[in-house]
Order: sequence, then C-alpha cells, then structure tokens
Amino acid sequence: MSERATSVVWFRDDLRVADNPALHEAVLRGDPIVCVYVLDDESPGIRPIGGASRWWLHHSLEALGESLRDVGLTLTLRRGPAREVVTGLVDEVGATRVLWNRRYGEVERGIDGDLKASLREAGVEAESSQGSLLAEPWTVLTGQGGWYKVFTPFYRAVMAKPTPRHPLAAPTKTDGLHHREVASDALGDWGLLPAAPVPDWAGGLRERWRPGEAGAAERMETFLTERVSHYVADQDLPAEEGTSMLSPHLRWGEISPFQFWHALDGHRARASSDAEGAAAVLRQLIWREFSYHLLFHLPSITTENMRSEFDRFPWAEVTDDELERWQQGDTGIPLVDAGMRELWQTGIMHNRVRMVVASFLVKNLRVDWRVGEAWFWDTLVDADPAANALNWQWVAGSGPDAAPYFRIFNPELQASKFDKHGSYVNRYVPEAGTPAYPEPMVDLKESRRAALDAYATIR
Ligand SMILES: Cc1cc2nc3c(=O)[nH]c(=O)nc-3n(C[C@H](O)[C@H](O)[C@H](O)COP(=O)(O)OP(=O)(O)OC[C@H]3O[C@@H](n4cnc5c(N)ncnc54)[C@H](O)[C@@H]3O)c2cc1C
Repeated sequence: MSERATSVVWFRDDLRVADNPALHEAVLRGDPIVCVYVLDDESPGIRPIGGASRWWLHHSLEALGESLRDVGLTLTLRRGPAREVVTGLVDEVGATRVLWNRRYGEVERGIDGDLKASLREAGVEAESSQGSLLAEPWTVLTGQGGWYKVFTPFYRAVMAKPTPRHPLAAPTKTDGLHHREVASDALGDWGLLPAAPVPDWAGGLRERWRPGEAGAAERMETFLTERVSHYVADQDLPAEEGTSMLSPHLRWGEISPFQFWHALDGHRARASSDAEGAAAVLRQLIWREFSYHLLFHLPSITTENMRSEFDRFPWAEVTDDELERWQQGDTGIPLVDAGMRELWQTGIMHNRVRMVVASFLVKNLRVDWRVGEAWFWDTLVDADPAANALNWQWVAGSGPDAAPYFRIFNPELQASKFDKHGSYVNRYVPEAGTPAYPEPMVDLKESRRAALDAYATIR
C-alpha cells in the first residue's frame, strides 16, 4: 500500500477531459491520479453494449487516452464486474479517494451506491458529481412532488430552473499532473472491433464518424456555424445533414450537455437567424433529459410497456426471414429500406426515418417494439438505454405521452413530404422502382387495418 494520497477517477459515460467534474475535482486536489475505464459486461443485470457501440467505444477510449497523455495522465483499462474491479484497483494503488460522474440507470446506480458505501466504510473518500445531465431526475418534480410523465410540462420545468452551470475547463500540461503507473489491459485485446472470421462491417462507420472529444467539438462547431440557422427548416429532411449529429458524442459523454447548452444558448440569445434553430435544438436536448427522467423514475421502461394494456396486445408471429427483411432493408418499402440500410452502413438513422421504420415494424408488421429496440441497441452508434426505450415506446403507443397507436405512419406519404426528390431513397436504395427491387412485403393499407383491429382488442 502506498503512503501517498492518490485519486482514482473512474470514467464511464463521460469520455472527455473538458467539463468533467470528477476529473476536475481530482486535478484540484493535486494528488497523483489513476484514470480508469472498466469494461463491464458481467455485473448482474448489466446490459452488454451492442456491436456498433463497441466499435465506437474502442475509438473513443483511444482518443481519451491521447487527451489524457497530452496533460500528463494515462488511461488504465480493466475488465470485469465494475464494483470488484474498482475496489481491487483502490487496494492495488492504495487510493485514498475515488471520483466519478453519476449514472442514472437502476443497475448502474446500484453498483455505484454499493461501491460508494463500501469504500467509505473502508475509509476511502468516494464522491460522485453531476456531469451527464443538466437536470438530475430528482430535481425536476411536479407541484405535487411527483415525476413528470408528459414532455411539455417537464420541458417548461427544466427551462424555468436557473441556467445550468458553465462548463469546466479541461486540465492542461501546466497543471503539473502526476499519474500513478498501473498495469492496464491492451485495448486491442478487448475485441471491440469486428475481426476475422467476422466480416469488417465497420467501413461505413469509419467513413462517417470521428469518435472522441475532438470529433465532438468539431461537429458542434460545424453545426453552429453552418447549420443551426436552417435547423427548423431542415430537421425533418433525411437527405440533408440538417441536425447536429451529436447524439453518439452525447451518448458517450465526449461532449457534455452543459457544453452544448451554453453553446446553443449563446446563439439563442443573439437576435439572429440562429436563435430559432438554437431554441429548437435545446428543446430536443431536453428530450434526452426527459428520457433519463423516465428511466430513473420508472426503470422498467427499458423492458416493459408503460401502459399495461399493451401487455395484452396480440403481437404477430413473424418468421426470422421476415424480420431479416426489415433488418436488412429489403421490405420493398423504399423509405423503410433506406433507413434500415443507412443504419447498417453508418450506425445512425435520421430521426424522422427512425419513426417511420419503427412504426412499420410495430404496426404494419405488428412486431413487439422490444424486438426493434434490441436491433437498434446492437446497430446504432448512439444506442442509449433511456432514449432508445422511450422512443420505441413512444412510436408503439405504449409509453406515456406517446403517439397514439392509431396514428400509423404511412411511409409513402412520409417520403413524399420529407424526401420529395427521392434523394435519400436513391442514396441507399438505388434499385427502387426497377425490376430488381422486391414487391412490398405487406400491403400498407391492409396491414394498417389489421393493426387497428388488433389495437381495438386492448382498448
Ligand atoms: C425508434 C427510435 C429510437 C431512438 N433511439 C435513440 C437512441 O438510442 N439514442 C439517441 O440518442 N436517440 C435516439 N432516438 C432519438 C433521435 O432519433 C436521435 O437522438 C437523433 O436522431 C439524433 O440526431 P441528432 O444528434 O442530429 O439530433 P438533434 O436534432 O441535433 O438533437 C440534439 C440532441 O437532442 C437529443 N435528442 C433529439 N431527439 C431526441 C429524442 N427523440 N429523444 C431523446 N433525445 C433526443 C439527442 O441527444 C440529440 O443529439 C430514437 C428515436 C426513435 C424514433
């Protein structure tokens, strides 16, 4: 055991050095620092991340390692059940303090709470900070002291709170930081990237994304200088890059909501063409907060219908072949296929198209929303436990404040409104309209009627 005070900073969904309260606190204390990331697929109840997320995580950890090296620190990688791994590391280096930024999922909170209690019992300081949400779920309550089930009042309540704190500066070389040298796993040994015999499916992801804090900052800058003024007009057009594309960076905490908020708020305050766009993106950012509000207060949101009548919904039995047609973008419905192929090739899908493909699966094919949620979990680079579940339940009609089940998106109508010139469909489904393209796997009108009949049985 070392005599000297040492801080362990445990990185999780906050893979950044700027505006990182846990790291900031460790830097202020001035003791040697051990930075650690734990890959935890093993703690009871933990949901292992999907394939696209693993790809992202690999590159994001690489980038974080570099940023830390630039300021004189190193990133230690460990794998296993988080509580045991962090406790083991604390013993190994004789740490006197462990710092982290809070998580909001039930299982994660359980792990963190148990760890905090056992560390404190052992005389080790353990402190958590607010780094990943603007408004922590227990701080936004209704007049009656309950939690919000409807977005608009939640949004108003968040906006009525004092302005979120300003982002914290990143540490610099001149802070004279010391790291403690400890053994680390090699990132490559974690097998996060596709490797033989699995085909390399990540080419499109490499082309589209630059995981890490610098990539996030670059994307935010481009959005604010070039696109925010068109956001309101373009946000629903999948052919344009009209939105911020920051969701995976926010998911992994490469940019904090505080950084994005203040950058947007600056634009909002200016009486310019940017103000309207910035206010609209801020509202979207609050949807992210709302999804975590729900996840915290109703953890079953990830697996159970929020509206229990949906427990009786007569979901259809689909074959593996039928499901594969949806997953691979081979349904014969061009907008659905374009979305599913965009997802497979690039790890992302435009929000408008996500709603369309989800509605097609849950309503036209009458497949349980959890099947679609699981596919998105595996293939999205922004796969997020709270946002994914909330949005699937929103489309299915099984969540609070959801789109009513009977509002069934018509993909053809959606294409004619939001992809008028067919540019998006052409990009991903160039064979649409030729004999090489399959017939629709279901008749849209008939399947719509069947869905409404099914819904009538649970109303
Ligand atoms: C079926 C379905 C599944 C979804 N799964 C996810 C998911 O796993 N992870 C995820 O981050 N988003 C998910 N979304 C929400 C939304 O599609 C993405 O957040 C959005 O497409 C991200 O693009 P952007 O960063 O350019 O968003 P912008 O329009 O620039 O919005 C800024 C930020 O606000 C947040 N945001 C925007 N819309 C939503 C929303 N509806 N719900 C929650 N947060 C939102 C995101 O963090 C986003 O980066 C899902 C939507 C649907 C319909």
